[in-house]
Parts: sequence; structure tokens; C-alpha cells
Amino acid sequence: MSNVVRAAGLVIYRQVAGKTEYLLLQASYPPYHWTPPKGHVDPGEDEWTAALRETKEEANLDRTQYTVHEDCHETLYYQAKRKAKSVKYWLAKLNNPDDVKLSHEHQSWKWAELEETVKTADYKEMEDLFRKFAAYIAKL
Ligand SMILES: Nc1ncnc2c1ncn2[C@H]1C[C@H](O)[C@@H](COP(=O)(O)OP(=O)(O)OP(=O)(O)O)O1
Ligand SMILES: [Mg+2]
Repeated sequence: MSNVVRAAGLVIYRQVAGKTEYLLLQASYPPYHWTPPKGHVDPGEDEWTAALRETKEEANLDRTQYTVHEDCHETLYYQAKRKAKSVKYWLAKLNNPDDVKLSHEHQSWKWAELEETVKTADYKEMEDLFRKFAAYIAKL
């Protein structure tokens, strides 16, 4: 489906004091929605490369700072700006609870446990994705 706008990102989580928290970034433009770090796949780029690049650009986290669960991934499909869009997310664990530095595309970030995460992210498919990834983490 070449008419689909493709994007990719990483659902980053950290474990602190027995709690699992997910990283959400808030867009600096309407509707000021919250998502994991992600963005458009560049021409000639694959989703994996885009997911890592966007995580660096948006959250200033590089490949040495997290461990990707390569077998845990999910693709969301939705309409964005009247175009069909796909977003492939992999699950990745932050190795150390480092500080996250924001890109100009975002105005805020937070670490939140599952229930707050799904309330904040606010889209049904996103909620399903987080619950699936949380179940994966629970079995590790
Ligand atoms: N899971 C979702 N389901 C439905 N709509 C969503 C979802 N996530 C975001 N949206 C909405 C919010 C915006 O109005 C629009 C585009 O948001 P989004 O896909 O996050 O792209 P974006 O252009 O803001 O950033 P990016 O460049 O990181 O892909 O779609
Ligand atoms: Mg983005």
C-alpha cells in the first residue's frame, strides 16, 4: 500500500522501584496529543532505522541507552490529516533511568504507569498496543 504514510517509533519503558513506566511525548502543536517517540519513515529508509532515528531526534536516546525487544512489535493504522497512516512500534527497555531531553516538536514529556499511559495516549488502538506490550513485559 504505497499511498499509506509510514511512520515508526519505540515504546520506551523503564523499571524503577518495581514499577514499569512508559515514556510519552506531548506534541507542541494541536491537538497536543501524546505518543511514544516516533516519526515518518524517510524515502529509502526502513521502519527499524526510522524508529531508532526518531527516538534519537525526539527523546535524545541513542542505541546504547536502551535494549529493543525485537520480537515485540505492533503496527497501528489510522487516519492522520485525511491520509491513511501506519505506525510500527517496537518495545524497548531503557537501560538506566536517564533524563530525556525534548526536541522542539514536543512541549512536554512524562513517565507514566500503564493506566495513566493509556488515559494520556487516548486512542483505542494505542491502548491495545500498550496493554499487549505490558503483557509481554510481565512475562519476561
Ligand atoms: N493512535 C492514533 N489513532 C488515531 N489518531 C491518532 C493516533 N495517534 C495520533 N493520532 C492523531 C493525532 C493527530 O491529529 C494526528 C497525527 O498525529 P501523529 O500520528 O502523532 O503524527 P504527527 O504528524 O503529529 O507526528 P509524527 O511526525 O511523529 O508522526 O493523528
Ligand atoms: Mg514525531
